[in-house]
Amino acid sequence: MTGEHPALELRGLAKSFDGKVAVAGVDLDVPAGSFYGLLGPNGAGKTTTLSMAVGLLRPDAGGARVLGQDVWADPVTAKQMLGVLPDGVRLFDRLSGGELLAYHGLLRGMDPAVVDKRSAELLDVLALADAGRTMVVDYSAGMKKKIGLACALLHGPRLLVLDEPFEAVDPVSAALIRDILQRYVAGGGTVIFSSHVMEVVQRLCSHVAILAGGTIKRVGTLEQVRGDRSLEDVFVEVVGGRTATGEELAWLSR
Ligand SMILES: Nc1ncnc2c1ncn2[C@@H]1O[C@H](COP(=O)(O)OP(=O)(O)OP(=O)(O)O)[C@@H](O)[C@H]1O
Repeated sequence: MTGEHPALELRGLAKSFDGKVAVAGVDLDVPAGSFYGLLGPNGAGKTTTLSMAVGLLRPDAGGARVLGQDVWADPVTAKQMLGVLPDGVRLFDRLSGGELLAYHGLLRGMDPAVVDKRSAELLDVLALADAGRTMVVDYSAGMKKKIGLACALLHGPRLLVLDEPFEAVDPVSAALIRDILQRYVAGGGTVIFSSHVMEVVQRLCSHVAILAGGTIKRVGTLEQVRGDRSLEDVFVEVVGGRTATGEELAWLSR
């Protein structure tokens, strides 16, 4: 049914807040089996785009399909195939990690025995088992990312959409998350994630899109986008930016 479709198709997605354009018509095809990096400076529209892509934020115009299923017309079917790590990881945080996973699994109608087994495995692999009865509200920022990722993985989705999964995560946990995601893609899954970390995107991704000012500026395979340069050089060229002249903040020098 879904074999011939991209894992994620965005068409003409647009959103303004109080008359200010955040996303100005984004078209993007994320091929099934790809590891897709979404880059962009602060305020580029990455979170807004990903939120619209997964049905968390209603677009002003345009639409999104997950493996051919319309996210807004048929949200139940689309969301069954989708695992999401939202921005800021808004979680029901007065629960322990295990309780939060159980809650997510039961909301998705999963068999409680399967939820228990997978939860224990995820908590163990993500080094959260030691947190025991600690409530998620008392987790560190990195632990919250990891429990958010566990919630996204629990039902075995076909597509993972992750907003800055490596933000606030220590190097050991980052390596762990990289391994998990690489195994997930090798096993036939698709990942799209936003990031500011060029090195991670360059190391992991088969495809890259650079978003700035609410529009896609560069898109393609990693090789197509970077050519014979580093991704960082391409990013800085595309996004532009202010170069320090040395005159400013003179009052900081002693
Ligand atoms: N709920 C909101 N209300 C008003 N403005 C918003 C809202 N959400 C986003 N914006 C604005 O939309 C623009 C895009 O924001 P968005 O969070 O999508 O960018 P981003 O690329 O994810 O940035 P960052 O890398 O800093 O997380 C920004 O100008 C932001 O101020």
